[in-house]
Amino acid sequence: MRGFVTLEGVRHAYGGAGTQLAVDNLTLAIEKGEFAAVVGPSGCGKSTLMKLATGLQFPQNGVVTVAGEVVEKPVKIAGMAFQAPTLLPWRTTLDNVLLPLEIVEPHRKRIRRDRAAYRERAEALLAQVGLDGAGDKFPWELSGGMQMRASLCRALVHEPQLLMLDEPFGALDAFTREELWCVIRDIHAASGVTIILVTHDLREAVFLADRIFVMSARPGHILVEKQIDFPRPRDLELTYAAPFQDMVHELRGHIVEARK
Ligand SMILES: Nc1ncnc2c1ncn2[C@@H]1O[C@H](COP(=O)(O)OP(=O)(O)OP(=O)(O)O)[C@@H](O)[C@H]1O
Repeated sequence: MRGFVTLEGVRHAYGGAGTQLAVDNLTLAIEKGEFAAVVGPSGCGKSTLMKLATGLQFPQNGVVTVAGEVVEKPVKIAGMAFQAPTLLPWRTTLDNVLLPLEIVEPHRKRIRRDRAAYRERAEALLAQVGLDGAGDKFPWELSGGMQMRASLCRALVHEPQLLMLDEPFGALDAFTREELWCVIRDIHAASGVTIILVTHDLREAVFLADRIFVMSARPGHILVEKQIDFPRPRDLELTYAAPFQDMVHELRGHIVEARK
């Protein structure tokens, strides 16, 4: 199977063989540079897909590959951001962004010597997401939206080839969420990073993704795959256009079916 991220015939149960399956016969392939979104009913295995693709869980059956290699340990070329920004309260925003570099090789070896260059990179990322000058602030001095921006910088600081976003904007108000859609859109356009986004928000999926995968109810597998051909760069105005709303409506229908 070809693709930058592939799952082929994947079966997984958290309790091991003989326990209830989380995903079964889960098969999909995501191309390099693609922006993929995964939607589906609650508990269908979306987060499990993310854990399998990043080597935080391993399948009982089937194969997962990233960048042509079978996933057998945590995937170093991936960055991740979740619904809770989970910034460390005793570190400044900048030091939170630098954290992965203190853990992930080859940066870990270099960070002491090259700290100034790494700081510069982190500051450039903060500026890119609209947080210039906020590096010295502590997380509790930032709004929820600002914390999520910082968490995105932390996911990107080691220049991952794959960015995994699991409900990253779920806890934010509608306006902040839409601002962050634009931040992610611009990061994707500028860096060409491959992105997999898990979301409950179908407008978010249609606005951001090149392709949307709809999962079945548990045990999850892919029911429908939709190519989203709205031209880029996409503007928020698009979300009010009839073809956009038709697509959201169609996806909603698939999820209603999947829940049955
Ligand atoms: N650590 C775990 N131990 C046991 N079961 C788990 C564990 N994590 C998830 N599950 C179960 O596996 C199934 C899939 O979970 P997963 O979190 O992947 O679903 P999801 O689609 O991301 O859910 P949601 O949309 O509610 O966030 C769920 O039914 C869940 O209860």
